[in-house]
Amino acid sequence: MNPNISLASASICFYGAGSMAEAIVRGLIHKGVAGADQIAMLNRSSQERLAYLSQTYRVSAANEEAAKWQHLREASIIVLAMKPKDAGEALSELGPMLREGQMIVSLIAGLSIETIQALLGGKIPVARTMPNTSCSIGRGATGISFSAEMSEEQKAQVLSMFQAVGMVSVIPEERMEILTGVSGSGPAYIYYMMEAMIEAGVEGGLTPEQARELTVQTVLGAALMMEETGENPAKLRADITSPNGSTQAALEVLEAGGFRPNVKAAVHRAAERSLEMGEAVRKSLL
Ligand SMILES: NC(=O)C1=CN([C@@H]2O[C@H](COP(=O)(O)OP(=O)(O)OC[C@H]3O[C@@H](n4cnc5c(N)ncnc54)[C@H](OP(=O)(O)O)[C@@H]3O)[C@@H](O)[C@H]2O)C=CC1
Ligand SMILES: O=C(O)[C@@H]1CCC=N1
Repeated sequence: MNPNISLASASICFYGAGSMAEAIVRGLIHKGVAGADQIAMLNRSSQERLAYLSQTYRVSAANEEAAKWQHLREASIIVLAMKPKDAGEALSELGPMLREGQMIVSLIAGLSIETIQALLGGKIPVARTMPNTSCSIGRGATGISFSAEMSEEQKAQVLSMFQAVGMVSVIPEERMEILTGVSGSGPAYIYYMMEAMIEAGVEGGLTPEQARELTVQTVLGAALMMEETGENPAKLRADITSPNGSTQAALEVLEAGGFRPNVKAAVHRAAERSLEMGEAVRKSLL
């Protein structure tokens, strides 16, 4: 299916207008997959934020009650883009307003399809997704699980939406937490490492601009090497590591500091935290 066709008739309402909603909207508009006239964005309180979004992307943006409910009722796709802690209240309010034919796309970390449907008060079609902020430049990585109620056309629309802003992996819902640890939170680990590389470069006498530019190109080049060669990262690492050379010396420092087990523990902890956040919302239902 041509992704550009299947979203043409959709109206998309982002319920929550923070950084992740903006990343997806920027990507959709930049790629021409959805027009600004198809998109509405809602938040809870920040008028300044809405003014910025409507000026920057020409989308409809609102938080007053009447406009908010009108956007939510008219949308064929409602994207849940608030923090997990705000989901309970927002979804309980939304449930009674839903009409036949609408679908829910959740970006919310940890919140299961079952909990979303329980909060909405019915077996509404739900796509649970976990994107990342690189969607804003069309280089996102998104995991998606569909509820049994989703029609083939609805699934195709959700796939179009996220394929427009990067790569997509459809996975069983029980893998969503570990995917969150790898690719949802993942960009933050890479940025953290880049911060450290830039700092070290500057400490060694590079200008901040030089350190930044060299670090960016190094990370970009390494990612593209993996993508384009299809090689195992261990092989690519070995190619750089001359016996008793500078890379070996550096890797020994990383190993002594527990780099690999620490990165693995970080991914697993993100997955565990995601489950905890979902559980906290589920418990609020009881
Ligand atoms: N940031 C990321 O990298 C990723 C985030 N996610 C998920 O995306 C979701 C949003 O995260 P993020 O964009 O970072 O969060 P932000 O804090 O940037 O944005 C949250 C938005 O939700 C709005 N909001 C909260 N409660 C309500 C409500 N009752 N009605 C309407 N709007 C409401 C806020 O409005 P106001 O500011 O006015 O209160 C704000 O616009 C989270 O659930 C997160 O788990 C998923 C993948 C990656
Ligand atoms: O930190 C969070 O909870 C969200 C989910 C993945 C990225 N950000």
